[in-house]
Amino acid sequence: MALTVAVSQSCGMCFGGKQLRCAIILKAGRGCRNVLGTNMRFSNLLLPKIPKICSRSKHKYAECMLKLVEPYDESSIPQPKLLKKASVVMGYDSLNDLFKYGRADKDAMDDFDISLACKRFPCITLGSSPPVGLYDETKAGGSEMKSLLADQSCEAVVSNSMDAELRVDRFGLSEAWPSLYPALPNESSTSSEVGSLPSEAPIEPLLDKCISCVPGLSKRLYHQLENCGFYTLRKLLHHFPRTYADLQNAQIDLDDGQYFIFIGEIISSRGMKAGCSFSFLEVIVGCEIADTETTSGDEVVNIDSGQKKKIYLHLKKFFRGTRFTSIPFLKSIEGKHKVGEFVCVSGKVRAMRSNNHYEMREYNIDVLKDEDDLSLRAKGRPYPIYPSKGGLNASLLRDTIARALQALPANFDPVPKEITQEFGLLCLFDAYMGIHQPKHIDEADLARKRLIFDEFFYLQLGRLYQMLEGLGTQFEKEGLLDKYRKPRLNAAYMEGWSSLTKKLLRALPYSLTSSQLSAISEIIWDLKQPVPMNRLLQGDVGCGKTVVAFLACMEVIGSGYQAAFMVPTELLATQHYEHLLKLLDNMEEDEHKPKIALLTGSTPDLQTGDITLVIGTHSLIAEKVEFSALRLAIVDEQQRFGVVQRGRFNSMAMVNSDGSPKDDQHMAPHVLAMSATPIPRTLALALYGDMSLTQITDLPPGRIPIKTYIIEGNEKGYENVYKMMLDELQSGGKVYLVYPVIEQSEQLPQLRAAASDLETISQRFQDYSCGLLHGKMKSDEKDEALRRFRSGETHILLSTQVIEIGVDVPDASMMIVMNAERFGIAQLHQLRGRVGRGVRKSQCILVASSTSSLSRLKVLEKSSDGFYLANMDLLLRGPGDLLGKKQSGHLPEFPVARLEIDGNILQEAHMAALFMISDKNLVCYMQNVLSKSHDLEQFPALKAELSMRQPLSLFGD
Ligand SMILES: Nc1ncnc2c1ncn2[C@@H]1O[C@H](COP(=O)(O)OP(=O)(O)OP(=O)(O)O)[C@@H](O)[C@H]1O
Repeated sequence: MALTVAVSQSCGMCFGGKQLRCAIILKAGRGCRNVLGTNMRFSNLLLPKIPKICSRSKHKYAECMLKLVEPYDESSIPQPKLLKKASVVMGYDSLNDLFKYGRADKDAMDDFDISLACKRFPCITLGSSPPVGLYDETKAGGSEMKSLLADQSCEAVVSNSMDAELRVDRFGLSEAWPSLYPALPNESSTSSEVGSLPSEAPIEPLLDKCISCVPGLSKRLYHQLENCGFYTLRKLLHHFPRTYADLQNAQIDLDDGQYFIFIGEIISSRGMKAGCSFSFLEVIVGCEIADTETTSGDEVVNIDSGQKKKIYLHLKKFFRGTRFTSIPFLKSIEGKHKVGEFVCVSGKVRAMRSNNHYEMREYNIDVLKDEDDLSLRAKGRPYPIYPSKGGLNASLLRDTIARALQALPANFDPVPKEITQEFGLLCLFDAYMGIHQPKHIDEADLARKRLIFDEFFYLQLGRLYQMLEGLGTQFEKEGLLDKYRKPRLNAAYMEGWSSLTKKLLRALPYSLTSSQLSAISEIIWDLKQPVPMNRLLQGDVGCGKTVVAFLACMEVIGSGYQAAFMVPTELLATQHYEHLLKLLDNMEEDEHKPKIALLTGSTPDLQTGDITLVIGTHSLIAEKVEFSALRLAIVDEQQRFGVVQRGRFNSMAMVNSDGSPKDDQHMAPHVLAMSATPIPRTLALALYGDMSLTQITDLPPGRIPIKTYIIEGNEKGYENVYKMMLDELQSGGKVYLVYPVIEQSEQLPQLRAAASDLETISQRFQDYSCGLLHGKMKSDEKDEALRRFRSGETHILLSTQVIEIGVDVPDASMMIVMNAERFGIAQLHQLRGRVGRGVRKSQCILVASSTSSLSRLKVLEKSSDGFYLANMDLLLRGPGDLLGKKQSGHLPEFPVARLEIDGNILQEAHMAALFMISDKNLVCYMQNVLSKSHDLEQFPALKAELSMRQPLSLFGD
């Protein structure tokens, strides 16, 4: 919203200006005489006058203000609200600032320094454009103040200005991301009549208009709303009903405090003064309802045939403030309701003292026009119940929102019609009407769907947009969009693979499963594109993602580039390193084998290009690590790294160490993120909407399902567990014992601890050797512990959850998790995935400390499908919780949507977002319009809406 700051170029003092000046001088003088004497009444009286005066006259408001404070020293400047506001309008932080710098500024410049205002309001641009006028001189009459200033108060000007400042570039993104940010509207686009909106959606997001455009808003209410954070139409319209009262048709008993709906006739309407600053409106509506006293309780009451009785509803609205007690005001409010009109009234009833009289203070009243209307309305219309906010009660909010709805033009919708039609969505106007004033509960439901769609749609669109913005050239952008245009590749396509990739494939001791094969095909196809890949490889525990990633590395190495493999723990880095070394050993021909390195304490020299693959932890993205030709970065366990860390790879290799850009050969590396946690697709989309998704959906053949037992950890339970453990060891198996903590603590004595249990377990299983593995051990100790377990030197490994991710000991066949209730479902599934990775039949025993926690764990007994379990976890715990505290920071907040249940809408929104940026054959129209327009130029309203909605969540952390 462009702000038009009040700086007129002419300096005529007219009646209004003089009046104002005198008043301020008087006020300021008083302030000098009596520092404490801030005459609020006077100030309050004066405050609203300013804009009116300003609108009538063309005086140099700002300059005058400066002159006014000149006679006072800094210490003696009175601080009434008015002067403070005035100084803010002038671009100073406070009155003291105005006083201090204002004079200096004035000395330097003859006129009021508009640049100060510009500093304050960055949306004002100076240059060759004509000076920005606070008063719109182009308007009819030439003296009417433009847009916001025409609002009722000076405070509105200030708050709007601040608001505009905040909104225009809240996040300083317009520079970083110019094409997403629409050019600021020019003066003509901002002018709108107060209290009404243009019928066509302007470029400026309509929803971000100041609430001053809501018709009939009193000044007091305006301030109240602002204080509660309702600065814009959007804020107001997005204050959604908490629920809808199931409006019972009032043909039954009227119980106090219940919500009812009635049809009746207005009998009287009176505005009454009840004190010097207190008045109220009372509308009495007479209705006929079934007389339950004359009908038996079990009978279905039919009002048309049965006994009726007349009841009287007293609808009351209260007004506080002297101006609400004036006769004209009272006449005007009572005139709004005409005696004899048929109305539909809904709201909460309370019995009054006299029989058959009920009071309603929270109500909706609609005039019924004809018979049809009458019968329609009588059918239980849902009654929205709003949450109150910051002292504003629900009925006041309902009322204000209803008025805000009037300010919306009926054709208003930034999302193109083709999209809404394609996905069967209401238009935005109908959605707001439907959510706030549904005629039927289905309408509210449809409205909810549309609003959820928008939440997801803008998120997805923003993320895709960000991805496009990250690409430098048009060529790269086209390349990326091409990916969406081209049909999926045939999984069997292999001719194009490098010979190194094929050699590793042959060296594998097994053949790839079909989904591993299609995953690697998809990835390799991406790797050959001139655009950096940004792909998420997702698959259940042990499905064989690592080998897919190794093959992808071979592909870039085979083409003469380097690859980096980033994993969350050193333990895993070592494991991958050793695993790959072994596979390379198996590879035919010795020459041209890639040289791989493990990035531990010391950094290997990657500049020479000698080392072609480096495996390490997040130290890989440390500043000092320099690659000569990094082409692919694998980020294993994507969730463990933040978006920023992943993004580090995106920005790598674009520039040399001296900051100069590298040549075209050195585009940003492809990024392949892997997630072993089978995040439900919904979550994956919400989190990684900017990434292409590849899923491995099958497990390597020959895997025997892991048998899971849930056992209560009492004495008998443990005896059983130890017995099962002994059986397993005797039959040649290896056992993981997983503990929630390393050492026993006094605070949580009920928790079994790995280190503390080592002795007990060693005692109990004397014929078998035990090992210990936990996060506090040194790196080489951890590697050694795991090596001994893998080689079979130890049979029992007591460990904490360090083994949760990626640890691969194929012949480990039993896992026992102590205090299993301390772990989440998804986490337990991950842990369980450490067994059953080979051909041996495996078991997992979850020992729960209490009976109450048994039922939650039962779900693991029933299913071993990671995606199902992740969905269950999502439902049980909610998305933020599922991802852990740190990760949930990446999750955007959705006011209406619930990721757990609205996944299908998210998928649609994702599709729709793709349509918007790349031409899809689904919608011909889109093909024509959008193929050339992935910067959404054709959709200014959509683009503007996107810029207002999404900046924060786009950047994840
Ligand atoms: N196609 C296959 N056939 C048989 N075994 C396979 C196949 N692919 C992978 N494996 C083996 O399955 C085990 C698990 O594979 P890998 O470690 O790659 O899985 P992952 O998906 O990365 O597991 P995690 O999610 O636990 O990190 C490994 O021992 C690997 O050698």
